[in-house]
Amino acid sequence: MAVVRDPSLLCGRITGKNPCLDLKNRVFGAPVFAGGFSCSGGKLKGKIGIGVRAALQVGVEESKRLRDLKGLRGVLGFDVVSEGELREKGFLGMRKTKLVCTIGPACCSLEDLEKLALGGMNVARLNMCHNGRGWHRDVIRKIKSLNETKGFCVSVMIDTEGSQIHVVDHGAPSSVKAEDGSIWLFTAQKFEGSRPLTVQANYEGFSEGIEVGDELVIDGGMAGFEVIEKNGSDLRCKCTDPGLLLPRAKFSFWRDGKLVERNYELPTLSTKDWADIEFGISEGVDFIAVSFVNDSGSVWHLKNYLSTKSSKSMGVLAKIESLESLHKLEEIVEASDGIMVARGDLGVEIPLEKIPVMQEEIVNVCRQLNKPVIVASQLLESMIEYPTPTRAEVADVSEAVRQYADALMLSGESAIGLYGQKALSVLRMTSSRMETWGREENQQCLLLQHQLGVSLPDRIAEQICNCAAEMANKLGVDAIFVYTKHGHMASLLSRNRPNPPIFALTNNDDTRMALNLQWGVIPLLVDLSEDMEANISKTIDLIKSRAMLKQGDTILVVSDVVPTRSTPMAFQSIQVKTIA
Ligand SMILES: Nc1ncnc2c1ncn2[C@@H]1O[C@H](COP(=O)(O)OP(=O)(O)O)[C@@H](O)[C@H]1O
Ligand SMILES: C=C(OP(=O)(O)O)C(=O)O
Ligand SMILES: [K+]
Ligand SMILES: [Mg+2]
Repeated sequence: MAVVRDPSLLCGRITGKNPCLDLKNRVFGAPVFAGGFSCSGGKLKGKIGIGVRAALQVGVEESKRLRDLKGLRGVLGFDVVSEGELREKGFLGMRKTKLVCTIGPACCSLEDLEKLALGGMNVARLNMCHNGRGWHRDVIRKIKSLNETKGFCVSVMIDTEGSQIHVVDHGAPSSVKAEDGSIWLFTAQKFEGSRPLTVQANYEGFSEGIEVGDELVIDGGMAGFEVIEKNGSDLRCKCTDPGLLLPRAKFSFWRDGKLVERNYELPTLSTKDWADIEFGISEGVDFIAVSFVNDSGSVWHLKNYLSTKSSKSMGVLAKIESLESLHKLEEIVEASDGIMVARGDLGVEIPLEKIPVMQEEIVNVCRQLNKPVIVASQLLESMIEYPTPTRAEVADVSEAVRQYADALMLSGESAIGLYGQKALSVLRMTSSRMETWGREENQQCLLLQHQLGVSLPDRIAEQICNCAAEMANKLGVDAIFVYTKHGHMASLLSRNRPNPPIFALTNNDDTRMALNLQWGVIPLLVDLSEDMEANISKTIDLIKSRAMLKQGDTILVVSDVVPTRSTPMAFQSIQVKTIA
């Protein structure tokens, strides 16, 4: 959203038959003028508008890069998948929940990536824990080339490895069984080859603060041990809960039913993570997901770093996967551009039965603070091996959609699974079904919306979007169009989870790629002139010319005009247009 520098100059304008005269005083305490009904060129049957004008300083217009992109992507940067979905299912049938796929050896060929893109992948995630940078570079370039040549709009996310204590060797190439009563040595000492009943940890401080009698839990419950002896940093443990040790298994220690919280001096961003971030900058990725964020400091640090190092704006996503991050949830959400509910590692640090409630809380906090949220890990885990999900998995996916998460993520299902494309189609179909149910039951009415904005301009933008979403639902419009430079207005609309799809028209490619993670938003890249009315007519004409808008369709248009020399006023408006 545009930054209003002088809110005292705010005034309102109402055009057409607008019932909202009580905007006066209540919204911004400034005079409201009723203007005339206007109808442009006979193309639009009816138009109702509410406008808020604010005096602003002239902003800098960007556009050369856009012109270059325009040549490549056509006049209207409408991605082929959304376009196909609109043609097939109509506006209301367009999917709202976004889909993230982890790319791994099972889906890294150009053909596989294209199939995932066609299947609705909005964001490709690269987990920097695995494989080398050369491999990741190759995948990123393939995705970018598919976007350019085939008209997809898939954003790229890298996910840092982070500093986590895990197994580096457990005596076998894959999984190894821990039998009831067996005695194991857990050590940080490096040794060559594998030793039976010995587990090597990656960090010498792994047993700091641990006492005899503590419980050692593997991967949140894969196996459990009791510490029976401590010798230096080595722990001798007896298996009390037989199970499996997997490669890179994670440890947690418990005492009296509570996690033993320890303050390791491990940085959230390690030297390797910084090198991976440099790599991400040089490859122009759209998002960086930071593993094991514990407070907002590391997020601010990275954001500041990126703002000085990269001209491209990249979203910083914080992964909520530690007990500590739950204690500082709000400050982390406020600092970040989005959140991932990383249920895999979260389940190592909190009892599994607490995860559903925590997930719901994180999703709610994110919507309140207007940050996109991804629900991740084990959504369709059984599909790594089987061609159909369990009923419980479908119920879990449905629950995340019912909670109005912005996005769902596949991990091993796509990275190493046998049925990655099918898993993606299960996510797609399950989310569409749940979204339809939500609309039929008017579920979005139950969403509480706390006031977010503090400054007057922010409150105006928020109210415009809240009202626009309510109008769109009550009037049953076919689509919402929002003109947005940095995506703020689009996200404020998305926050209300309205029934119609939100077409976010932007002339900024970074904004377009960032909006890929937001619920219900279909980002379009367009050339925007300074004349907003001309922009609106042009966009409508373009969409009409591709037979995607037809006579009688009604759209609600929200615009947020950045001031320029010729139009030195910011202008935020809601208009309802019926296509003639
Ligand atoms: N780039 C990759 N190369 C090889 N294997 C990968 C890659 N990305 C993911 N995987 C595999 O997919 C599994 C699930 O992915 P993910 O959840 O991202 O990782 P992890 O299980 O390590 O947290 C990983 O355990 C790993 O086996
Ligand atoms: C998504 C997660 O992180 P990663 O796969 O990188 O461990 C998780 O822990 O759930
Ligand atoms: K990771
Ligand atoms: Mg994790």
